[in-house]
Amino acid sequence: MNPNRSVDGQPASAPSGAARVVAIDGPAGSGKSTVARTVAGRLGMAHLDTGAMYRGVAFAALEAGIDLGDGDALDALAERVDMAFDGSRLLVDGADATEAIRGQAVSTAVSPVATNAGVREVMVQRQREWAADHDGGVIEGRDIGTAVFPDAPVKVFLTATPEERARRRSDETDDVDLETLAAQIAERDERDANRAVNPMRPADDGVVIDTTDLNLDQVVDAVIALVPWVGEDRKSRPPAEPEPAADTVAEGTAPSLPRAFVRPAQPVVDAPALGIGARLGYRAISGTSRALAKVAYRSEIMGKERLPRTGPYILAPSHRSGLDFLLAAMVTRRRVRWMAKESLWTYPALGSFVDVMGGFQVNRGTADRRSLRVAEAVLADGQPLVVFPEGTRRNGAVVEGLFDGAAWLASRQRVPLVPVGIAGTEEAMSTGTRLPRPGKIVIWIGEPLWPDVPRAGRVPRREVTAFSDRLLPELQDAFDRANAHRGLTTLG
Ligand SMILES: Nc1ncnc2c1ncn2[C@@H]1O[C@H](COP(=O)(O)OP(=O)(O)O)[C@@H](O)[C@H]1O
Ligand SMILES: Nc1ccn([C@@H]2O[C@H](COP(=O)(O)OP(=O)(O)O)[C@@H](O)[C@H]2O)c(=O)n1
Repeated sequence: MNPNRSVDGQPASAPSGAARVVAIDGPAGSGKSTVARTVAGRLGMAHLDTGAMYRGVAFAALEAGIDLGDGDALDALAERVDMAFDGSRLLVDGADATEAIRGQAVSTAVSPVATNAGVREVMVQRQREWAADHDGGVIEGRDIGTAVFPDAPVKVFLTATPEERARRRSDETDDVDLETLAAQIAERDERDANRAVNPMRPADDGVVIDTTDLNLDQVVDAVIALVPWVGEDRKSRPPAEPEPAADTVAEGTAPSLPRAFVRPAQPVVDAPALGIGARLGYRAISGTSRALAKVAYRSEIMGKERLPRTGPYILAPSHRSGLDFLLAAMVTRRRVRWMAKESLWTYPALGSFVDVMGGFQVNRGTADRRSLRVAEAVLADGQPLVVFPEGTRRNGAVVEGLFDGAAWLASRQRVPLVPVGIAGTEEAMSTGTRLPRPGKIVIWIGEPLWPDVPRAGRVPRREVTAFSDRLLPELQDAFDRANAHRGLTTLG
């Protein structure tokens, strides 16, 4: 359903329509309009493109020959201009501006117009009034979840790489070449993200969806899975378009593929930076250790196909030896990061090595709060992370007494835990041994386990414990299989 009402009007009072707002923000070309339109259609809700409103003001300013640097003139224009949506067409002071607002002139003028505080104030008022009139709606823009409707129950921030966004835009037009489009988009992103009033950023309690490698249906399904009243709505009013498959709408259950691309936007500290040594040396060292492990330990890695190909995840290996760090890193060619105890840095050479391998410091024993925040940042940044759930090196064939750190991190960041059994390292180099002995090493990668938590919001403590309980038998299984395979191949 599309709005067919004027967005002009008297200053709005409290944003009473917020109860049913689906806020979709993000940079140009991330898919906001296409996704918002489709979600609105599927949910039988109204859709508001607030970018079109700012474009409408820019259009009116160009028509009136207003100097874009004249803030007072723009404020006054925003107050008096009449904008109305007629289906998908935008009327500005009665004239059809639908095509013109997508043209080059308006695209260049819109962001200086939108940085103007007075213009924004008027637009925000009209957007709130529109939502009150429509009992909510799917509203897209740059500041909907952060400034216009900070209480919206659904806040999504769509992203995609700048290259992909420019490519999408260039597929839509023959008038401008890819480089020019990429430069224009980069300039708009920069201005939108850095302006003083309501800059573009994900809401702290929202969800970020990276649409780079997703198709429209996957993004739409991921958004609809976040809408709390979907079940209710489907009982009471039929959707405007054919019913989506049942698994795409149940709350908290999402189709498996998009999960890797959806992450909570809760604030985390910056991911620990990688030093120059790590950036240059990691490949060389991991390549060498891979080759050495093959020759000296006839190492075998089983189940690589089960590893997620993209996105963040936690490798949760068994831990029987100091060699396990290197071996865990070998399961993927992607750079992994890992939590390393502080004491490793007391030996400068070892400390440098750990740096190069992507290690970052944590306090010994159960991971402390700050370390967990840093680890969260690594995952939020999309990097795979190694966390040994047994906490410290253990002996023997039994996996027991898991710490909750790995499950907590996976639940908070909504990423999978991958159980990894590493067999043979205790024999090769157990605690107290200085030099490794040759032998056979087998690494078994188990099925990734997803946390059973809602897509956004708090993670109940009991869910974390339950997740650790779920990991334990799977890690034991991976370790058993690795040990069994090692036994078989050693005998054979
Ligand atoms: N995964 C996707 N999600 C949404 N749109 C996509 C996706 N992949 C490609 N597109 C295309 O990208 C283009 C730009 O999307 P649009 O909705 O205009 O973005 P925005 O409103 O964020 O600028 C559209 O042509 C759309 O069909
Ligand atoms: N809520 C909003 C929506 C758009 N805008 C501005 O309006 C411009 C046009 O928005 P849009 O969504 O139509 O255009 P694209 O940049 O996605 O092509 C953006 O570049 C922003 O500068 C804004 O500041 N706040």
